[in-house]
Amino acid sequence: MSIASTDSAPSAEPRPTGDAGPRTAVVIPAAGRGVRLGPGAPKALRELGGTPMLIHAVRATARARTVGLVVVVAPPDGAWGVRSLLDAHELTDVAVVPGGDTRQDSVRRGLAALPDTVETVLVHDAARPLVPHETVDAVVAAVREGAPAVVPALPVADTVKQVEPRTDAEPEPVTGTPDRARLRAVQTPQGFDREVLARAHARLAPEGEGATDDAGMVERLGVEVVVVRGHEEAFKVTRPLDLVLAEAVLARRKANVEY
Ligand SMILES: Nc1ccn([C@@H]2O[C@H](COP(=O)(O)OP(=O)(O)OP(=O)(O)O)[C@@H](O)[C@H]2O)c(=O)n1
Ligand SMILES: C[C@](O)(CO)[C@H](O)COP(=O)(O)O
Repeated sequence: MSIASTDSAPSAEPRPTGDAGPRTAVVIPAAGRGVRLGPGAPKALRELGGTPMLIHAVRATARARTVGLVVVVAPPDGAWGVRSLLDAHELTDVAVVPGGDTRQDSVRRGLAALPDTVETVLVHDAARPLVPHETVDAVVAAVREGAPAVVPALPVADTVKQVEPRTDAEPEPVTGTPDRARLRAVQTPQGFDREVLARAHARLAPEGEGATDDAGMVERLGVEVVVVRGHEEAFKVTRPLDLVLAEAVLARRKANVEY
């Protein structure tokens, strides 16, 4: 795959593609509006350090030595624009398909576009533009070692309360305090044996509505999901403050500043 430029050093090993076709593919759902980020272009096209978030996300995953194919799921009415954007950033090998109304629908459309050679599928949010390639490779390695479904995640820093949700401004009654030591905040890329993920999306198309991640759909099949350590820089840009943090992380990377 062609990668125009990098924010960190690419892995040294050669990319494992050949005449047989790619074994590992990344589906990047990028069709969301980004309502929580506020008015503006679709979130994946908003800029970070002068470059659209989607381009960061594609480069971050394509840079991982294990990845042979990237498929971007574009806003339904914006596939041509995304194609042009990728070409302009010399990412001509990246495939583009139009997305759907929900994240789940968008991922399903990306899966349908994969060639038969693909055995391992990663699903990575365009909204997590700064994931380090080491995290991507760690997820792929865990799948190739035999785990059917792998999620990167971090321990939860805050104490979490379960509540009786209220839609008005009234205080919400607390119904419990889960043991924090058993909680993990889940990130992407999530990695899967292709057959398992395809089965989850095929079987759970109607009743899977409401699933906020792909691993959650696989759990509903009764298939085991395991967690590997995620990375602080793989956070999701969801609200305006996340964009401020992402700009700061990018600036530190460019200046080679450690935390
Ligand atoms: N119909 C949708 C909805 C979401 N996504 C993608 O799923 C990822 C995670 O979603 P999120 O960050 O919640 O994005 P949005 O749905 O855009 O955010 P919001 O809920 O604030 O509108 C994003 O890369 C987003 O583009 C998608 O491909 N198709
Ligand atoms: C897939 C995900 O990024 C894992 O944390 C998350 O569940 C997406 O949820 P959101 O509702 O789109 O924020």
